[in-house]
This record gives sequence, C-alpha cells and structure tokens, in this order.
Amino acid sequence: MARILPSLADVHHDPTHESGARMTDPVFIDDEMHQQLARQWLAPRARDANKGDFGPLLVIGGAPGYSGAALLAAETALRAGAGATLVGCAPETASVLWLHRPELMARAVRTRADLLPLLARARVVVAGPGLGREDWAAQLWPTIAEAGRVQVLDADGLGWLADNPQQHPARVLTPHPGEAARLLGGSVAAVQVAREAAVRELQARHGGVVILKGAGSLVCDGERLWQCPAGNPGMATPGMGDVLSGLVGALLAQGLPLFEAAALAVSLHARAGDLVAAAAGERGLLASELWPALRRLLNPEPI
Ligand SMILES: NC(=O)C1=CN([C@@H]2O[C@H](COP(=O)(O)OP(=O)(O)OC[C@H]3O[C@@H](n4cnc5c(N)ncnc54)[C@H](O)[C@@H]3O)[C@@H](O)[C@H]2O)[C@@H](O)CC1
Ligand SMILES: Nc1ncnc2c1ncn2[C@@H]1O[C@H](COP(=O)(O)OP(=O)(O)O)[C@@H](O)[C@H]1O
Repeated sequence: MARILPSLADVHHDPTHESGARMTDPVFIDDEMHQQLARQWLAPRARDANKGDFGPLLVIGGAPGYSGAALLAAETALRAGAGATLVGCAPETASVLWLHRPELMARAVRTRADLLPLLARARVVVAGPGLGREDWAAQLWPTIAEAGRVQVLDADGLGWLADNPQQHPARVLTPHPGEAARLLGGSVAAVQVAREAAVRELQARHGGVVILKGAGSLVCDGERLWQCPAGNPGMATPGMGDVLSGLVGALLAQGLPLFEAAALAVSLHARAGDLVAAAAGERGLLASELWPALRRLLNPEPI
C-alpha cells in the first residue's frame, strides 16, 4: 500500500479561511480527496489473495429482537470485501442469520466462555449492532471491552462504553448525536451546536478514532479532523448506522489504518447513499439498498 494520507497541515482547505486558517479547521472529503483515498486504499487485489488476508472479522450483536442490526453490519462487511466473517449473537438469533445469509458464520453465544474463542480468532471486532442493554449483553461487555483486538464500537456498544468509560487506542467509535450526548453526559442540542468540539472531546476521552455521524459527519483522531460533505436525509433510516459500522470493520480487516478506514468508510457510505437517492429519491431509502452502490465504489476503475 502507498504512503499514509496527508495530515491536516498539508492538505487543501476552504480558501475563504486562507488568512486565518486554524489547524483545527475540518478538511473536506470532497470528490478529489475521495478519489485520492480510493486510489490509495482500494487498489486491485493481489492475484493470489485468499480470504484469510481480509479477516476474520467478528460482529458481536444480535440480541433477541435485534437480529437485523447484526445482519446488516455483518452482511455489509462481506459485501465490502471482508474475508471470513463471524457473528457472535444470542442463541435465538443465530438461525435467522444462517437462513438469511449462509455466507456468514453465525455462532450462538450464551456466555463469556462462548465468546472467548471467537475473539481469539478475530482480527477485527465490530461490537454493538443490536447488542442490546439486557443481561445477555451485560455479561459479555467486560470481555468485549478487554479484548485487545482492533475494534469498531457502535450502537449499544457505545451505551456500555458510556456506562464504563475507558480508553482503547485501536478503536473506532461511531456515535450518532444521541449516542455522543450520552457519552459526553450532555444534550443532543449541545452536541449539534458544537459538533467539532464534541468529536474532539470524545476522541480525547476515549482515544482511537471517533466518527460523529449525521449531516456532515466528522472523523477525528486527535490530530486530523475531516468532514464528509456527501450524504442526504434519506439516510436517516433504521440500520444505516449498522451498514456504516460493518463497512468500517471491512476496511480495517483489509488492512487500512484506523483513521483511513474510518474516513474512507464515511465517504463511501455517504456517496453510496447519494447514488441511491439520485436514482430513486431520498424518501423510502432502505439501508441494505446501499450494497450495490457500495460495491461499485469499492471497485473503482483503474486510472
Ligand atoms: N433491524 C434492526 O434490528 C435494527 C436494530 N437496531 C438496534 O436497535 C437498538 C436500539 O437502537 P435505537 O434505534 O432504539 O436506539 P438509538 O440510540 O439509535 O435511538 C434512541 C433514541 O436516541 C435518539 N436519537 C437517535 N438518533 C439520533 C440522532 N441522529 N440525533 C439525535 N438523537 C438521536 C432518538 O431520540 C432515539 O429515539 C440498537 O442495538 C441498534 O443497533 C438499529 O440499528 C436499527 C435497525
Ligand atoms: N440528514 C443526514 N444527512 C447525511 N447523513 C445522514 C443523515 N441522517 C443520517 N445520516 C447517516 O446515516 C447513518 C445513520 O446512523 P444511525 O443514526 O446510527 O442509524 P441506525 O441506528 O438506525 O443504524 C449515519 O451514518 C449518518 O451519518
């Protein structure tokens, strides 16, 4: 893979800020930067590639009643190029996943003891989609939190983190404004009125990389702050965040560093949402409808 992407200091920024530009101004992931990211990190695969090169990825979630969230994250990971993809889910959920997507390896997790071998196998863990807030998730959370694997924490994973704050350097957090408010102990309005400050504060408290979702999603690693101008309100639909967490996990499993995986996933996700909305309208968009558009964007024409 080619060189690391430019840092905040050496990329272009809004020319209207030229004179008084601060190091903290967000860098826009515009078309040019998106193409640069895609060229750099989505090169054609080696001819002798095998599925072990891009995994295993483990999704932990899918409490009873929430099979859809785990399925959306795990299937997105597969469709975004993850190799072996496992799901550690509640026993009630496993058969739903097997039946719906046989390419996934769904494993019924009853206790911490069932989770340990899955964590030992995984290269990347996406924890939280449909994890829930009940006893099943409560007994698993300490094991998830302690796992030394590269992690994406989403949805209920962020709820558990809010209750049990801790740093983890190899982690991507993907809060929406409601989850960010909970993590910060404030209101959604306070997050939305100062989104840059909120994402920086979350990163400072928890380490790793933070994606603050919503219109103009922000990606921050403590040094770089990037903003995605793509995306549309049609994406305010259930499961859209699960698709993003699966996508971040898939890029991590394919070897992208933390920040680049987060930034490229946010950009691909938003652009796929825009392609689908342009073709059929914003209203009524389903999260899983992003898959064909994502696949096209993930396999750019060689230049
Ligand atoms: N098909 C499925 O099984 C799905 C399950 N899901 C799972 O359902 C569980 C609970 O998710 P919920 O959707 O109830 O919880 P959320 O945390 O997404 O939403 C709870 C409340 O937070 C607030 N909120 C949400 N998004 C916000 C935003 N962008 N700005 C401001 N406030 C916001 C709203 O008041 C909302 O009612 C999670 O485990 C999640 O993964 C969801 O991912 C959706 C799809
Ligand atoms: N108005 C909007 N403009 C751009 N993107 C949006 C908008 N609303 C939602 N999104 C995107 O859709 C996704 C929604 O995620 P989330 O709120 O976690 O949904 P869910 O919990 O239902 O999966 C995020 O990536 C967010 O950035």
